Amino acid sequence: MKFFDPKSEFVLSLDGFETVTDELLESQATAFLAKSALAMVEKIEAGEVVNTTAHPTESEDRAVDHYNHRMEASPVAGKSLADSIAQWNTIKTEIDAILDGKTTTPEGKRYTDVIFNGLGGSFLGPLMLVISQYGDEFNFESGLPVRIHFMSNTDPDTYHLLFNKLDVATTVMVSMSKSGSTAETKGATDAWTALVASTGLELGPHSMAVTTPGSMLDKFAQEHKFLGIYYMATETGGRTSIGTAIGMVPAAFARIDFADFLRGQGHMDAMTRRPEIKQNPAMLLAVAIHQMTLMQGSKNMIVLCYSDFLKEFAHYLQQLYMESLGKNYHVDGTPAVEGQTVFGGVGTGEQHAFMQQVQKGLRDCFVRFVHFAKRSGDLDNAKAGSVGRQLLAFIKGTEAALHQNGKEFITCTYDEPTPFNIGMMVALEERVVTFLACFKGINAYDQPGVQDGKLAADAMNTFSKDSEDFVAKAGFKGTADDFVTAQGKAVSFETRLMAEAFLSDLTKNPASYKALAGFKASRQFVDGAFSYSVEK
Ligand SMILES: O=P(O)(O)OC[C@H]1O[C@](O)(CO)[C@@H](O)[C@@H]1O
Repeated sequence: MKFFDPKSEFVLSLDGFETVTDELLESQATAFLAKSALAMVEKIEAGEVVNTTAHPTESEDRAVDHYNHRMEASPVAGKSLADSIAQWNTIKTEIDAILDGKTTTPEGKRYTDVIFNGLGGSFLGPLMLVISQYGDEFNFESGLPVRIHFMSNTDPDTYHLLFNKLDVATTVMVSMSKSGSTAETKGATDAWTALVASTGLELGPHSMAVTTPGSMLDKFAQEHKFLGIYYMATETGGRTSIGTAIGMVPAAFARIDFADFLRGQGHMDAMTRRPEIKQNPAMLLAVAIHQMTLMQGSKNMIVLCYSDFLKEFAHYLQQLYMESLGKNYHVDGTPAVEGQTVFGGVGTGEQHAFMQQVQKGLRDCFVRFVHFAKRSGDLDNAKAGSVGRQLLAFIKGTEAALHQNGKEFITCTYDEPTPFNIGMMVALEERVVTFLACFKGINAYDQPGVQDGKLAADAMNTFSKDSEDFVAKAGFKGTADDFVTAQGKAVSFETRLMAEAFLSDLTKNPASYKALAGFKASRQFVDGAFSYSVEK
């Protein structure tokens, strides 16, 4: 079974996926699933409230607008391809002025470096997009006038390394956060703010923001007169925000044709609205995956991209699928245990990492191949005739071996890594996620599980600060449990975990605990447990 799009030369091949039969695709059950999934797309695109679950802790109760941003039609006022292109043109003009040296620092210097600071969808999409056009050596390959850096996570080693290398006087940090309050992103913004202040420069000319109007980041950016403040809508989910200012600002700095990317998304969306199942590539994919998991239980989706330009694509899909489909409630509030594990990377390398197990070991996965039909150049290779032909041999060899080993695979072939085709790739997977969520009866657009970790991290911060004050009074000697009890708290898994972390960290990183300057912390391992001493 194959699907072909003559306009883009995109090919979806399900030949390696034996659960997809004509009988399945023509069955009443599949017709029913497809109809309800397409009805869901209609509701989403009409701006109805679909991010909703009948469980108090799960529901965001909002519309979901990522498809609207690339639609020719405008069923939701102010949200259409034309609106997005208008925003893109504004962003591009302003950032071109930076790249061309027309907008300079207040001291008249040209900007040399930009840091994109964001997390999750505010990081993975931009990174994936930049690499899809230049490879991961983008600062070397692209010939752009400004060097590009990404900061995600909270890693003091990275902050330290990057901040020490850059010339603050010619660098701009773009903080990107829909909520404007994500702790990791805020932490990096705060560190940048302190660094800029330490040089005596103003923060505004060295900062930009992408966020929602009125967020904490927006207020901060307004107050400090950031060089650029660009907005996205509350209705756009983080993991589907690549089509908004979150993708536009990095694309403008990287001189990527973002309008072409949006048009590619829109082109795929048009195909994935088709009611005929065999003419709808996302429906084919979703039905295939759903049917296999129904028959054989859940399976990991391994995404093998045979292009270095797609180095971050599997990572991008990991958030898109796992944050959307990993749920423990159905939309109607009844319990569910759902998810779709995704991992992968660049095919040729992964062949030598995890493919042994995939080919010969546990039968817990199916494989997605993604590659490009056209090469931008080629080199001689004695074994295969050319390097490109060798790559093709690796793809087809792995597919053949999977078939011989009784493993299922699906292959997507895009013509070449143009922004249009990358837009199509992203839009296809977004639609598959919408369809799968609908088949499973879950809400693809909330992420309450991530909130659990965020709240627990806040609890650790409070514990750590209280503990610092406590130790500063008279030091401490004893085990983690003694430490918890000494502070008048009950010993539990969580308090013991936090006490161990605080005390161990204090022994390794005393400089991080300013109120404890002058104290010496040490620990001893006795009978399988640590005992700590913090004294002047
Ligand atoms: O853009 P924000 O609000 O900083 O959120 C970053 C990420 O955090 C999450 O809310 C939870 O991981 C993601 O959905 C999102 O992409």
